[in-house]
Amino acid sequence: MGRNNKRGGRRGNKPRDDTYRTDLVEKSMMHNERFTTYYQTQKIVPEEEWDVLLESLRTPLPHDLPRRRQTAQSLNATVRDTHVPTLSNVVFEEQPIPPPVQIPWYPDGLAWQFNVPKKVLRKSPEFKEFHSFLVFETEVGNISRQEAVSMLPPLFMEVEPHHKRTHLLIHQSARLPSPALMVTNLDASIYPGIKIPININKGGRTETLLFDRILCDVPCSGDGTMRKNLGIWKTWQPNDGNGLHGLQLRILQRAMKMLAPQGRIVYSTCSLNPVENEAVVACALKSNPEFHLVDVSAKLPSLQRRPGLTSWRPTDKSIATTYDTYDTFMRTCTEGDAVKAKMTPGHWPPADVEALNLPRCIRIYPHLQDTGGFFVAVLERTGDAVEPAPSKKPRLDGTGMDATNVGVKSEEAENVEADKTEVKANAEETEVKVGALPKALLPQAAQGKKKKGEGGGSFKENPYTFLSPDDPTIASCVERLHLTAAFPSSNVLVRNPAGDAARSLYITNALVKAVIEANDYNRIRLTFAGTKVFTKQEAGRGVDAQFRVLGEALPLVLPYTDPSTIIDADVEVLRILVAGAYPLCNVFPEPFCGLLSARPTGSHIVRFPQTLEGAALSHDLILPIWKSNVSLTLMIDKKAKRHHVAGEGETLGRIR
Ligand SMILES: C[S@@+](CC[C@H](N)C(=O)[O-])C[C@H]1O[C@@H](n2cnc3c(N)ncnc32)[C@H](O)[C@@H]1O
Repeated sequence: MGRNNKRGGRRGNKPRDDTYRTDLVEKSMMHNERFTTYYQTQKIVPEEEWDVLLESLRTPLPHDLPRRRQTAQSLNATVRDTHVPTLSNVVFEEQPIPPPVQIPWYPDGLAWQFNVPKKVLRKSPEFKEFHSFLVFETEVGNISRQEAVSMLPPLFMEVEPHHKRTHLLIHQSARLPSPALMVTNLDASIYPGIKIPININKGGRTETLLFDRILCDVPCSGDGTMRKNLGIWKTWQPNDGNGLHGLQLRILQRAMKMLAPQGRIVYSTCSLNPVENEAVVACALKSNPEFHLVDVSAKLPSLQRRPGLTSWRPTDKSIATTYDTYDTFMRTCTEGDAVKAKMTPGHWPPADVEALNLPRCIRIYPHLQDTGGFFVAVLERTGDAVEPAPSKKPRLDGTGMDATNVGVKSEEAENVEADKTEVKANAEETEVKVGALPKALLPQAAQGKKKKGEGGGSFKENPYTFLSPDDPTIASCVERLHLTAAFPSSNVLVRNPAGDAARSLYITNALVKAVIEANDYNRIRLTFAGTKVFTKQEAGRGVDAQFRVLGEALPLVLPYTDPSTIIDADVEVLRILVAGAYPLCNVFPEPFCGLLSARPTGSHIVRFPQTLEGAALSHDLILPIWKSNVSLTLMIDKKAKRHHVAGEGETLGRIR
């Protein structure tokens, strides 16, 4: 939208359609005197750069697409070799439209950016096709649309294969299934100690779970997102950030307490305000002197950045004056006003600010690489860095099913600490604006009720019940799906009040199982754990209801599947399967038809080799099927089937 529109606007042309007109109206509203005065005073950029920064903030943000998973390379090749050439010479309403470009600092060139008006996406045939490709690949989980700078925090986490993958949220877990996933819904500033048996395979005495990596992507005023959140232009005022400083600090301090030795914290905001950024980091470092800021200047060398600030001057709502110290501020107002303004000494740079290495923080400004504004700080414990990881680290076998040990801390010490933090935080919380935090997440003091040691509130989730490994339902899944003896049957759980294997079976790794068994799931507000692998298929007449493996869980189940039980098929079989909902068993060509008739009714797995003639497959295609008495069904969702037929999907390949 931005560049084309800007060009049109400069030439004084009458806007051609509503899209353009809306942009122009919005631009005239992108002004806030308080914002300008405040940030010019903070000197976040040299004076001569200010106008460029401001102009960039007024320009709509490009679309950004990070890619993921194993298909990333082949998808990337498709964008680079097919779509970019097609989109390279597009002219729409006499204006050249630039093709997508790779984000220079994103590893392996796996993230792309493009900047076109919605109207072009809808009406230009070339972009329309590209758009449809993006929509489909997003739906099936191969790409995500995200603001470029929001991709930064995970890149600075340096997550290793043995770390827990807790950054995934529930809705993404369906797209990226992981048995190592746990989602808790808690106030991060008072995150409770999570108990973990010292020997997770045996149970017994517990200690407190410590985390290898913690991302504190904290609630913030969000003024770095003004390019897309236009409402902030109207409402911005310095107390937005002032009021969040306390909560941000408590979240970071709690993370410091929960970090394992050799661990790493990434603190990030999408705010430009030093009160929410450097001031929070400075306070946290001062209260936890065993931590330091990590120099990450060599990481992502193509990312243009500016160092963290070492001086800033907070102000209150009045904006007219900024104050060089807390004491100066206090002299100008009554104590009541100061409390109302939510100012503390920690809002100002500490006297020994130079000792904290704040320039190691990263400031991202919109005009540097056409992104949103962002802030990142990487923190570790001093002395941790060179220590090799203890041999206790969990072993992973590629499926994420096995995690044998984790960092721990004396249970008693940690619980006392967590309790203290909780009481203190609850006392303060009533004075703190908690941004977008849902009410159910508010500390209970703020909700007007306090039930110590329990999740309480509106938390209503079904329990997590692990089935006995010799449960008849699991035994039947193992038998019917031809799973090997190595399948971790003892890690299978169900989610219903009776604890019955009624509908869906989930699987976790050993660590997640140990956590669930050692903690009250209500207290830790456990919202989701593991990943769904099997679901009950109500079969037709004469066939017993049985469990089938879910398509998205196949990568987890395949390592435990007897390879000789996977049925090989050809392109004609694929064509029939995607064309009809319930093709009859006898319409399939040989040898598939014969192989199929030798199989019992129920869940099976079929493989279309990458070398399949008549299809463009980027890898072997392995899919779940369901055989009933008379017909066969491909167990993938309708959209995937439709795109497969239309030849738009990259994931499944295309039938020529
Ligand atoms: C910057 S966003 C994080 C976005 C997230 N990284 C993602 O990719 O979806 C901050 C989030 O913190 C949540 N939040 C606000 N107060 C919180 C608190 N006290 N504890 C935990 N989360 C909180 C907000 O609801 C918001 O979703």
